[in-house]
Amino acid sequence: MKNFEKSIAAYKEAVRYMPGGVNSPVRAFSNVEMDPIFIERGKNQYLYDIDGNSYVDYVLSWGPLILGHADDTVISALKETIDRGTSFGAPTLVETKLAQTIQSIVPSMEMMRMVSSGTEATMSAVRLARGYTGRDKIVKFIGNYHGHSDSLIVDAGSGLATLDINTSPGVPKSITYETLTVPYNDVEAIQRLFENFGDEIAGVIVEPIAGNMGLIPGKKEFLQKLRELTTQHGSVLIFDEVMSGFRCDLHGAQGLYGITPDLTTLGKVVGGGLPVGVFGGKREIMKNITPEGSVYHAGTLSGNPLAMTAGITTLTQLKEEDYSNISRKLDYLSEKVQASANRNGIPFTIRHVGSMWGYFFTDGTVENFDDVQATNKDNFYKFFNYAIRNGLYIASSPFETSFLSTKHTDDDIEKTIQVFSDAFKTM
Ligand SMILES: Cc1ncc(COP(=O)(O)O)c(C=O)c1O
Ligand SMILES: NCC(=O)CCC(=O)O
Repeated sequence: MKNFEKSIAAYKEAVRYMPGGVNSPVRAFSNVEMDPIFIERGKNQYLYDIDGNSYVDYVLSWGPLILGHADDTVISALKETIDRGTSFGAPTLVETKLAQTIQSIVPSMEMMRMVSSGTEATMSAVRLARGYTGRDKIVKFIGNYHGHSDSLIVDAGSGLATLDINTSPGVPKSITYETLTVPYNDVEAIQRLFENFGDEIAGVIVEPIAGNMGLIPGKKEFLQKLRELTTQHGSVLIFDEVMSGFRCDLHGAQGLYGITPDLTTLGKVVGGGLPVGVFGGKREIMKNITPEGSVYHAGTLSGNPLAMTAGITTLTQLKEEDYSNISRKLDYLSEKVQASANRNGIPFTIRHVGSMWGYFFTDGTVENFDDVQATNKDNFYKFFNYAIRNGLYIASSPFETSFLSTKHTDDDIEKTIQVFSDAFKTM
């Protein structure tokens, strides 16, 4: 059993200075009845804490580190870049290079803007959809999470779902009034919404593969319906691929499903572990951004050279990657873990898309937020406690997704299957 003494002391100190001792609530291990673990370093698929414990990491900084921690190529590119300075607030060649690299992988992004987080990317995409259409209403889906901007923390997943809140004090009602929410994967509900409000809807934002209420892939007919309705009503379709981008497939969910949105938002993997978000899409829409157009967007550190370098180096390596290797490992993991749950009589469902994976303690179907709410969360938290004490660093909430990196080995997978099996026996 692991000793967490130094992390416990570090957390006592941290809570004096930061609310909950953290800089993002999902790190606080709410609900899992232990203090968060303080990290000392990471290398490839492994994480090392300040007490000297090591973990096979399936959080990977909540998604970005598809090449694992401190990938040698990314680190050496960063070292070379940092000697020339860290930020200029003026154009650099690396910004165009990252844009070209992204476009070669996600061709629907005819033009784009770099920002510093996924939140900024989705916030700016929503403003652009409103500015472009001259309409105010935005549609989002219950349990999807698009960062913490005012318009989008309505019926949201991730930390809000973990903490059991559906929006936040401080967001004016007049703003959330313009955000319409409907159940995910519900073709009839979205059809009805468009019948009632169609011509007032500026845009629809969706996680095409939802990863913030556990992992729930969008159904193809649902995403096709969104494409059809937005086209019909002159609304902007925004695929929020902050999580799914370069993860479910090199070309994101839009590549996987063959459905092209008007705008796409990216984050996480696109920054290779440094702070990057991107929004982009049709030239006709993007040219409305300042200074070409009048929809305002800016950022002191947008397009930061270190962040661009990490992104370019990561994406360039991913272009050479065979994603089926990742899928094969998760196919095997899923098959073995599911079989073990069945043998132990534990209601359980495990799934993955590309390098995103997740599980629910239920044997029912899980297609939307209500379905997740009906799963057995006590078992989830019991499993988490067992896993972390036995060397797996894994998403700490049923409203999150776990990830795999290109560095995880067959041995890591075998160890992980064993931890699941042993944990099931204790339940
Ligand atoms: C789909 C999605 N959109 C947006 C965000 C917000 O990104 P960030 O945390 O970088 O602001 C996240 C994750 O946090 C996300 O998963
Ligand atoms: N799935 C949710 C996130 O990735 C968010 C991470 C954070 O807010 O720290």
